[in-house]
Amino acid sequence: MSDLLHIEQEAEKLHKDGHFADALIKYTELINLDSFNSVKWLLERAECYLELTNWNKALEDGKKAIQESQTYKDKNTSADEFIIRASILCGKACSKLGFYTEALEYFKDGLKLDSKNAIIIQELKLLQTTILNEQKVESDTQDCTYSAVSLCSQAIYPGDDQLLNLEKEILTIKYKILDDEFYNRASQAKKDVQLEAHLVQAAYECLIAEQLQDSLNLISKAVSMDPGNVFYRSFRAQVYFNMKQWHKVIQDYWVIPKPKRKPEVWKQGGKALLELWLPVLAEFWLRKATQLSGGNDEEAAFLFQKVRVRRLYEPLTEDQPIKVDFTKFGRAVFAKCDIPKGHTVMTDIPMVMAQSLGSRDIPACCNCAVSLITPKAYFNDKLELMDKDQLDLVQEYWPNVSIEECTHCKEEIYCSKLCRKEAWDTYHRIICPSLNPAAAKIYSICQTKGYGYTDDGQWTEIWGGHYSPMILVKIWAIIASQAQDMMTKDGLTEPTTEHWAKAKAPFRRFIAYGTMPAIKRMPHILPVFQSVFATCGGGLKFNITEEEFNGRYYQAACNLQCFSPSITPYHKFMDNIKEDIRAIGMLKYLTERPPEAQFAAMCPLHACSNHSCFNNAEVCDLDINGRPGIQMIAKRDIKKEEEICITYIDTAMPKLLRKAWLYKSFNFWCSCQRCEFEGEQPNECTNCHLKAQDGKKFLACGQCKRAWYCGVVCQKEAWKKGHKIICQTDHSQVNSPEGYKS
Ligand SMILES: C[S@@+](CC[C@H](N)C(=O)[O-])C[C@H]1O[C@@H](n2cnc3c(N)ncnc32)[C@H](O)[C@@H]1O
Repeated sequence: MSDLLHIEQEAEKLHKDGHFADALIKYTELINLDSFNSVKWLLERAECYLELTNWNKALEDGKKAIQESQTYKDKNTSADEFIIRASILCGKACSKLGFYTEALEYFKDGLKLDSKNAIIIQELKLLQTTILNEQKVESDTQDCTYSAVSLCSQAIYPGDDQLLNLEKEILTIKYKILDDEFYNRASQAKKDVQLEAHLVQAAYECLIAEQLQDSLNLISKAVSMDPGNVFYRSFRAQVYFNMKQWHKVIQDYWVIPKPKRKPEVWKQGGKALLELWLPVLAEFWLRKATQLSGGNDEEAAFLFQKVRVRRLYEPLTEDQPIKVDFTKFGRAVFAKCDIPKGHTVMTDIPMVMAQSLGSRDIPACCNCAVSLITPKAYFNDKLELMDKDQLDLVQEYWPNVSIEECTHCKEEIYCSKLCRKEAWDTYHRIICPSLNPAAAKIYSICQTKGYGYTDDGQWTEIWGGHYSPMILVKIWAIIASQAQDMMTKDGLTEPTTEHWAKAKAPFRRFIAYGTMPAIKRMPHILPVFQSVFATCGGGLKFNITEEEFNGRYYQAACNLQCFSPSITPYHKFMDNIKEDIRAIGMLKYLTERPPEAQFAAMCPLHACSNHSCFNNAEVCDLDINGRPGIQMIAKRDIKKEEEICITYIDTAMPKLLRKAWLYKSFNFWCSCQRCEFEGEQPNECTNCHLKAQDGKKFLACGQCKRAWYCGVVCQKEAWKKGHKIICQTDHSQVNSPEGYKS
């Protein structure tokens, strides 16, 4: 008997007898000795790891088995079978690790190859039950009311001190508001306490009766008799406020010395400054109101965020039919005018993007995502089969694809010299391995789809995120290069705290939420990031702390959107040849669309769009002036002032699962119209919540089968109240590459 056969029999026996630890040693021997069957042994070893509750190792083996099966798919007739088995193993391991989204994706991958696989269907049910149970415990214990305000910072934006002075100048020059009037006038005035009391009383009565001008005249008399009286000033400011004379409001508040200004004064002043659109001053006053109220004045805190959001997003939405506003769910997008179905709601340009690890072999510009598919890459061996006419067509009509490599490191390719320069200026000079040798490791980890050697020489999965680690590296490189530019401009050798703050500021736009610190999921990646930024281009140091890593990881996870270049050289070729008669002979070579390069991007406007399971807009790829980007299209007619929502999940799922996924991945309970008018279980009336007796089920809505009613009365009532609107089947499915869900 050969050695191999002997080990195989031993392994199988140990496995069968439940000696998993010993069996896995034998399987490891087989993996090393029998490379021809390595996938099979990897799968067996993964089974043992699962039995030993070593979920991470099981996942690692399962992933390797998938990778190897895919690589040799053409040569191996059992490849699909192996992939299905590996998907089940990975799904189970992820589920145990609490990575539910990933588990779902593995099971879905398995179902793509065998849609009736009983084990997968069983596992999916189990997964569903786990999530729902967990969610139930959490919904019982967790307060689901979401306070967007408490999540948002009131930190001063870098550079605001200068803007504040500018706005103060506007107050002085344009509105003639002066600081010193209070004391000067206070000292000169004559007092008559009785008359003043009478005036104030009369002014108050007029104010109540909404006789504002009379109220103003009376209180102004009191002010002239005692200009230093804080109460009179505040009273008159209120009258001006009701008269919408905003700068006069500020004039009266302005002369009250700061220590005497009550929280209410700061808040009303903030509102008036908001009306005058002096946003930095408005923020300053509203921040004071919030602070002095000990954080209890929710209105002031809310208004603060409204000002901030408006000042940050107005410049981005000037030419678009949308605006960004602050709501109880944080920033949200609203229609500025009616937007008909099918029309563009917004276009958005990525602030940072990176190609997905899975599509890394498909050539695309690292800077702008333009597809760089050449005839050779698309037609491959078929080029040799073509006759002269066909080759001429390719020569004539396939757009010229010029691929520019980084001249130093060859790790990045670009569509033009311009992109190469832009990439160099904005991020690549910080991470080009020619200047920063440590960065070579990041490129190599991307090349090997997240795998690499740990410091103690183990080949393992270093990066386990859904998106490319290059997203984080690019964010840090963009920040570092900005800080470096500012430092150089100021003639310094190190960036100041202010430089760093300014460089980080644009990324403050993105919310970050995560349940488990990223470092726990992938402990080996942080040292790699740290070494890349310990001495980046030009000797700059950027300390990537654990906190910085965890925060940025979820910032990307919560905000990324997948996209692909919508117009590729292939599309242009197809368009170019359509009027050439010779194209008919070409058709047999044009049977497949080229594989698409997939990118994930953080886009500032898209990141403000909230979720709804009854979304009125959908995200699509778009070419913006020759550069790939994204757009949102109205899914139905949208009315002026209506909130524009996209979907973060596959809304074809039933309500309970949608709820669970949204809670798990984004930390909110969805309360959209669809969730309100769809039921959860057949044993509960969706309208009146009556429970069916003795395990019976109520009748489902005949059309959507997603609501159950105890009788016709409830059905009719629910239909009228809102079920009618959401009773449809074309709900959005988010198809994301590599299991990534935005
Ligand atoms: C990409 S952000 C969307 C914009 C977000 N409101 C903000 O201020 O940044 C995603 C986050 O918005 C919040 N969110 C989105 N849709 C929501 C909804 N329907 N209900 C409650 N919160 C929602 C959740 O906190 C989620 O993690």
